Amino acid sequence: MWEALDQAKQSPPKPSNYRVGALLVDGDTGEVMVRGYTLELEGNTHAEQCCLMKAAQAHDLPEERVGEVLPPNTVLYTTMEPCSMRLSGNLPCVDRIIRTKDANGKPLVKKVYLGVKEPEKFVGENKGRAKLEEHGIECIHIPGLEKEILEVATAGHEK
Ligand SMILES: Nc1nc(=O)c(N)c(NC[C@H](O)[C@H](O)[C@H](O)COP(=O)(O)O)[nH]1
Ligand SMILES: [Zn+2]
Repeated sequence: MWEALDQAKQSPPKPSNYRVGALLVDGDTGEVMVRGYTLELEGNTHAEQCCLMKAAQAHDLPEERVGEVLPPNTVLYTTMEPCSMRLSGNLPCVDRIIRTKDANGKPLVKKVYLGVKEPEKFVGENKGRAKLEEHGIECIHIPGLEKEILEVATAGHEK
């Protein structure tokens, strides 16, 4: 989770979102395959979205087909739980994760390790984890970095 936090620190502070870092990791080897952070790619992009887009772009594929080129036991580390609703109206990361299938037609991402739940500042309670679990994607909270993660995430917010 430290490495995901390092990614979040690269995100430009903004009052209307959180600075989040994410990694796509090979669940069998532990190798970090893709790193990403909020607003890394142009447009109003989220960290998890950037990971999926970067991996897809590296293989000239659209984001939703990235499961064709990543190992079936792919896991996601994200400092903040994936969004299930976005004020901008963009496709939430929970939906992006669920729609990305592996070669066997199952969701590519098998586990989501998250550092903190999303605070209820922008969209009320984030119900994304239940939706991920419904699709067989296990969500696991990794405790211990909550303070640092939230400090980084809200750095662009008015004090
Ligand atoms: N997990 C996660 N990764 C991110 O990279 C990010 N920025 C958020 N932030 C969640 C927050 O709810 C939304 O940022 C606001 O709802 C505004 O929505 P936009 O980001 O403008 O689409 N959450
Ligand atoms: Zn998101």
